[in-house]
Amino acid sequence: MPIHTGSVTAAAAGATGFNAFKDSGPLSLEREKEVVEGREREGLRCMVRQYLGRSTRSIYLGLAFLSLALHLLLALFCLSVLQTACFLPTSSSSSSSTPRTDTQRHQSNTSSSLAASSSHKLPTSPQNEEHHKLNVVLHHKERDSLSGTTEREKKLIGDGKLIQKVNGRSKLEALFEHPLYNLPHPELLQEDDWLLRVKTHEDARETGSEEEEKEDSITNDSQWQSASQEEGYDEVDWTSNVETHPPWLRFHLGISRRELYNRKDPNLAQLTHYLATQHILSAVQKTGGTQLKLLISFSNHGQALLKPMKQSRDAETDANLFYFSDFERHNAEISAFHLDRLLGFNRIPPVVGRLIDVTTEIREITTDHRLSRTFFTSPVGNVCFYGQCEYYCSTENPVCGQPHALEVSLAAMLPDLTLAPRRSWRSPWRRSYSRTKLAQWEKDPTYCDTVKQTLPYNHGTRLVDLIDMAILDFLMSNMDRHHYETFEKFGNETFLLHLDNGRAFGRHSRDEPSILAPLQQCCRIRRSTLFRLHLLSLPGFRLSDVMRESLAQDPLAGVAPLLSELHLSALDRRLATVLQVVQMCQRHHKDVIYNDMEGYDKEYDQELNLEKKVQ
Ligand SMILES: Nc1ncnc2c1ncn2[C@@H]1O[C@H](COP(=O)(O)OP(=O)(O)OP(=O)(O)O)[C@@H](O)[C@H]1O
Ligand SMILES: [Mn+2]
Repeated sequence: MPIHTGSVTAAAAGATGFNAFKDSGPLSLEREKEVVEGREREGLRCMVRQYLGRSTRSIYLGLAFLSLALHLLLALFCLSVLQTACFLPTSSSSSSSTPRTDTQRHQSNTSSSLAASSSHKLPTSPQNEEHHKLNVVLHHKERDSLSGTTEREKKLIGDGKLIQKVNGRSKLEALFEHPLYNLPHPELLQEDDWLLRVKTHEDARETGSEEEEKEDSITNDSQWQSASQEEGYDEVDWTSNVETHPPWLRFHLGISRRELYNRKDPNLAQLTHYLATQHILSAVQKTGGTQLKLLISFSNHGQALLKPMKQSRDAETDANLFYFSDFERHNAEISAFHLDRLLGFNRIPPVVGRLIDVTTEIREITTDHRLSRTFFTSPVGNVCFYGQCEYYCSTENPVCGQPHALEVSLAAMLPDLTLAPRRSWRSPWRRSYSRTKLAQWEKDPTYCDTVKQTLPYNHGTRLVDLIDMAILDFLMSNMDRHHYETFEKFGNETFLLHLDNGRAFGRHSRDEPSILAPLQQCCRIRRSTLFRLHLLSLPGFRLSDVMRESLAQDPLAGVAPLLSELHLSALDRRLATVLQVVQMCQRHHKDVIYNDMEGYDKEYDQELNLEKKVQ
């Protein structure tokens, strides 16, 4: 700042001085007029001196104002940065260092609900390169200074709107403190309840080299290997001690049969911070799927799936477009993660927004020639690229920086398929993906009866899991759920991964009732899901309010709200529709509620005051 003030001062003084002397102009040389002219000159000099005196004073005054303004700006800027509930919880979770017998992996009570996705927010600013650079620098500097963010600062969100607090708690805090979000669960004691584990020394001695090879592949991410050499990557010195693990590894080690992450795990905040700030080492196109996406690698071997911003946040999908022609939205990926978490599902990998520099963080570092070939500068000077993919990868559909800054979503990558294979399941309610054909479920009102008798939907929680997913998709209007995945290791007794949410939140003015078909046709719902939906419909926890608050924690919320108010209120409207459908079901069917709350204590009833509503 002093440098700027200094240079501004010099420039201002120079410009004023130049004008003053120019005003004094050359005088005539005629002798007779010399005296007069001499007097005039004298007068002029006096005027110049006076003028200079005055102008010097005004320069000083101006400078004082300028410096005052700059300080004010700086203060405002700092305040806007400090608004985020941004802190890095201490890395010491109560996790056991031998996660195999780990029943306390996630039992940290140090993190508040806000910690779960808190990250650094960018100040409200045009997306230009200077701001971006500034932000990147800030990301690193804030790290320590913001670790003790105060309550007051936590209240401030987005565009300076205050989050309402009741009894000192925000709605989001109150929601996550509610018993429904802290239900007792049976402990996960079995080894096969956890996706991965760290091998202890004893294991290493007992087992043969085959398993060692497998372990080694943690660092040798073969499926996503880029053409680049391993240059720039940190040496791996992780041990069985969790303290030595980078956040992405802790995320992988925390995946259980029940959920993808534990909302209370302090590592979640570290992971989102990591994704939002870590230096990008490589960027290559990720194959598979239909739209352009990049695989990002970080120096400590972490990876993320990048989806770029392709359209403005408020653009409503053209009503004449089929859902399968819709572009993906980076903000939909981010918002879906938040919504899933608010519903208590925890089935979407953490996603965070980030403002990246297309030139230095993609173009200049990529070793993917198919990608680098597609870079160009647009007529208005923005750096654009389009990559190679099945659809929309053409000059007519470019991804463009402004001129270099680009908003993207970064999703934490799941463990490599060689370590943790996944099964992809075709959704029974999959759409036909044809302009003319209807899917079976659209023609047959008794379709669910068949599904209910078919494996794996005839057993365990699979059907109600699918209905949970339909509710999530209806709320965010995602028609693109053709498949879902599960981790092979957990067999059929596990949660469903809700991957690929890029086509959600396309239209706020319309709801798509057909997305709710699984609920409508099967008339079955988890008790815990229904209770939470009721809770989210109450004014004290209103879904749109907690969603607004949750999204405000994302770094990109500083640029603009991730979802417009219209999208937020659509969530409330759709939530009411879901509850109406359940009510209809209860009127006409028995056995609507799947009781997944065996350990549910009746003493919650009064507090929730929901039992009457849902019975
Ligand atoms: N966070 C993640 N970690 C690991 N793999 C992922 C992750 N997200 C998605 N994938 C995998 O990458 C594949 C493609 O991703 P995604 O579905 O988001 O792309 P897409 O182009 O939108 O696909 P589609 O066109 O089929 O809708 C997914 O099917 C999934 O298997
Ligand atoms: Mn997709």
